[in-house]
This record gives sequence, C-alpha cells and structure tokens, in this order.
Amino acid sequence: MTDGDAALGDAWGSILATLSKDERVTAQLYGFLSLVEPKGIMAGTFYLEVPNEFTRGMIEQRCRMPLLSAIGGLDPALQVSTFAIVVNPDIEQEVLQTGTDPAPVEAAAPQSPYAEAPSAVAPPAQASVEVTVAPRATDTRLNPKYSFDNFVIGQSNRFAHAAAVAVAEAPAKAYNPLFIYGDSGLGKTHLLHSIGHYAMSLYPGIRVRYVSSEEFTNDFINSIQNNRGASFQARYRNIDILLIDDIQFLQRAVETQEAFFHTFNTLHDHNKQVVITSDLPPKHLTGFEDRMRSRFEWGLITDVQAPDLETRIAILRKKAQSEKVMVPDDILEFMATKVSSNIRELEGTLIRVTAFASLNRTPVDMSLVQTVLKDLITLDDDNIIAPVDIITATADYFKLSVDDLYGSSRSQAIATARQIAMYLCRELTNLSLPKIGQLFGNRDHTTVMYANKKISELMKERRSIYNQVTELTSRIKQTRR
Ligand SMILES: Nc1ncnc2c1ncn2[C@@H]1O[C@H](COP(=O)(O)OP(=O)(O)OP(=O)(O)O)[C@@H](O)[C@H]1O
Repeated sequence: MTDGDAALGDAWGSILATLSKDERVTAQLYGFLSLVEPKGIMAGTFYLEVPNEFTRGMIEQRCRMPLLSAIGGLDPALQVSTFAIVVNPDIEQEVLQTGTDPAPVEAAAPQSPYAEAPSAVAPPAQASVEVTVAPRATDTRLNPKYSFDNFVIGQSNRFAHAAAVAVAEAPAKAYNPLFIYGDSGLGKTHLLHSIGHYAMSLYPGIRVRYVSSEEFTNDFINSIQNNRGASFQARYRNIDILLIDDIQFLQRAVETQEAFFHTFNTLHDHNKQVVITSDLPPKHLTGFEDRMRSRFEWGLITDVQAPDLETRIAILRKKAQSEKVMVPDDILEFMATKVSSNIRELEGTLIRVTAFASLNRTPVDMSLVQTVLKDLITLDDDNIIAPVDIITATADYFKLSVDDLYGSSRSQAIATARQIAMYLCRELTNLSLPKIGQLFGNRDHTTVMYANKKISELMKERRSIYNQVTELTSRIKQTRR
C-alpha cells in the first residue's frame, strides 16, 4: 500500500472529476461515490473504503464500468488497472461526527437514489425546523458538513436562515427565487447545502442539484464542445431544486448567462425552486443583463452579515463540540474577539488551536491560544493575500518550483506541498473551491476539498505538518509587511 495520501487524493479527485462528466453516472450514483475514501494502491488495485454494504453493492453493480474506465485514464505511472471495495463502518462514524445527526445504516442507505421524484411537491404534514437533515447527501454535490442542525442563528443571519428553512419546507411555494447575498465566508454556501439536505429529508426522492457558478460554466462549455447540449439541459432542468452558488462569477459570461437564463425560466415556469447566492445584491451586480437581474428580484432577497461577538462564540462552541474538543468559554470568547469578520477564518483558528493541543497532548488554555494566534494572519480589507504569494512562498519553502505545484507530479513530497498550498489558499483567501482548483492546473474542486480535509487532519497527527503550515503562514505574513 503506498502511503502517499496526497497523491492518492489527487488520483481519486481526478477519478471523481471524470465520473462527474460520465453520462452513465447519475447524480444519485455519484452520491454513493462521494462516500468513498481512497485507501491505497497495491499491485495494480485501487483500494476503496465505503461505510456500508449497501454503498458497496451500488458502486459495484452500477458504477463498475465507468469506474474502470476512469481508472484507465489515470497517470500510467500509478500502474493501476482495477479496484476493490472494502466496507469500513468507521467511515460512517466520521461522516456523522461532522455534524449530521446519527441515522441508522438502513436509513442511511438512501431511498432517494431510487425513488422517483414526486410529480408535484406537496408540503409535509408537519414540517418543522427540528426535523433532522437527510441521513447523508444522496447527491454528491451536497456537503454533509453543512446542515441547518449545525448552523448557528444570530442577528446577522436570522432572516436568511428563516427564508432558507421556508424554501426547503415548501419548495417553489414560499419564495422563488430566494436570493442570498453577503461577503465571503458568512455562511451562504452552508445555507444552500442545508436547504438541499432538509428538503431531501422532507421529500424523499426530490431532485436537488447544488452547483457553483464556475462548475455551471465549465459544464456548459464542455457540453458545447462535446455536442452534449441535451444532456446539459436534462441535468439542470429535470430537477426540483437548483441551488446555485456565487452567481457573480457569471458576470460578463454572456453565453453562460444565456444558458442560465433559459434554465432559470424553465425551472421557474415549471414551479421548481431556484436558490441563488452572490456577493452583492441584484441591483449592484454589474455585467448581468437587466432581464436576468430583474428575475433575481422576483422572489425574496436577503443578506447575511458579519456575525456579532455572541454568534461568533456560539459558532466556535458548536464547532469545538463537533470536533469533540474541550475549550473553556473564556478562551472561545478571546478567540472570537481576535477574529471578527470572516467565519472561515474563525474556523481556521480553531483548527490550528486544536491541532496544537492534540500534538502536545495539552488542554486548550490561554497561553496555548496566544501562541497559536501570534502566527496567524488576520484578514481585513487592507490585508488581502494573493494566492500567488501563497504558491510562491510554498514552492520556496519546500524548495520546489511553482510549476511543480501547478503541475501533475504525484511524488509524495510535491503532492503534500501542493495540498498545503491549497489548504492555505482556502484558509487565507476568499477564493472558492473551484477557483482554487483552477489555479492548481485546472483541478476539480473535490481535489481541493480533499486537500483541505487532509491537511486539517494531518496537522493534528503530525508535528512536521503542523510546523510546516505554521512556518509558512508566518513567512507569508512577513512578505506582506
Ligand atoms: N451561522 C453559522 N453557523 C455555523 N457555521 C457557519 C455559520 N456561518 C458560516 N459558517 C461556517 O463558516 C464557513 C464559511 O461559510 P460559507 O462557505 O458558507 O461562506 P460563504 O458565505 O458561502 O463564502 P463564499 O462567498 O466565500 O463562498 C463554513 O465552514 C461554514 O460552515
């Protein structure tokens, strides 16, 4: 078994990217593939772990050929030609610990991948916010980490949260479209995914699709290049809820906007729900045709604002609970005071603090937090970090070239450096996952997601990785003085 976690993540990321474009792989099947943990490559076999028998059966019976052809497309240097699936119920645990409510395996075996969508969506008899989210995402594009259960409500997001719940409970009946705007890292993506999970738990079989506008653009361009317009249309029109993230990235993309315009009209005309997020309200979105902007205003427009101190403390507390770390209240408050605007940054701080405590086997106390915070960069408007600074500093630090990080080498040293650079881009800049993927040689956003998760975990387990991330951060900080 190779221990090149990073190379493995890259290989699996590229398999997922191929499968996401394979017409034989429906969104539901892709949902099962998203539960896979790549484990290693040995004697030509790619070993994959899944949480239960049900998932193994689905992948083996329905995805075998597409998976084999995607494996065939991997770098020949990996010398892999087939795959084997092993059931490991611990993965189940891992998924549940990320915040989704525990659900028995039977329930987790999603009904929705098979269920036909209801012809008309009727509101549930007793819909209430307390209903738990769907057992797990049955559409891979929904991140199980983001549910209403672990969304902290405060003054800054109360209205947006209520609107999101209403839309999930009565799709296309409450507000259509729902348009949520606000600065980066304030929970818009979290709300979008929560709508998807909650709606799927209320209406088994409902067809939900989450897409970032960058993915929508790529999908559209690919469909033109490969003469697959019909399947593009089917993918975006035969659904009940479309959740589209960061619509501002369609600014000035005339043809993609046109495609989105028709998608929107078709969905709206057929009483299907559309939820849109953006960094700005519709009337300030330049580079969009008026007819598009006016449609954004048809339903409800709501914003999310920077959280106040209490909400920041509550978010940290919830996060610490889900990570199962004990952090005293005065320390949570101290951290929340130091990092004031971006919630992603707040989470990054907690990851580093808990990693440091876990490596040193010490409880989280004030002096530990002060040590860790000293090396952190606080982002504010005057303090923008360019991804190129991160990439150059990382290449320099690991004595690699920038091209190594952009390129496709799967040597473990390069792959780990690349993952660290991706992690820092996610933590220290406002770039979205697809944008970071593009920066690193057009990689899929799932590769960036994997890198982010991997480095957060490795920081807790390996002192060397923690030190590398910390030293690099302080170098980046110094270059900006
Ligand atoms: N109210 C909240 N409760 C719990 N976690 C939150 C809340 N708001 C944001 N977060 C967390 O903060 C992080 C950033 O949020 P998210 O990605 O949803 O922001 P965003 O507004 O979509 O940013 P961007 O515009 O950059 O995509 C996520 O990990 C999310 O779970």
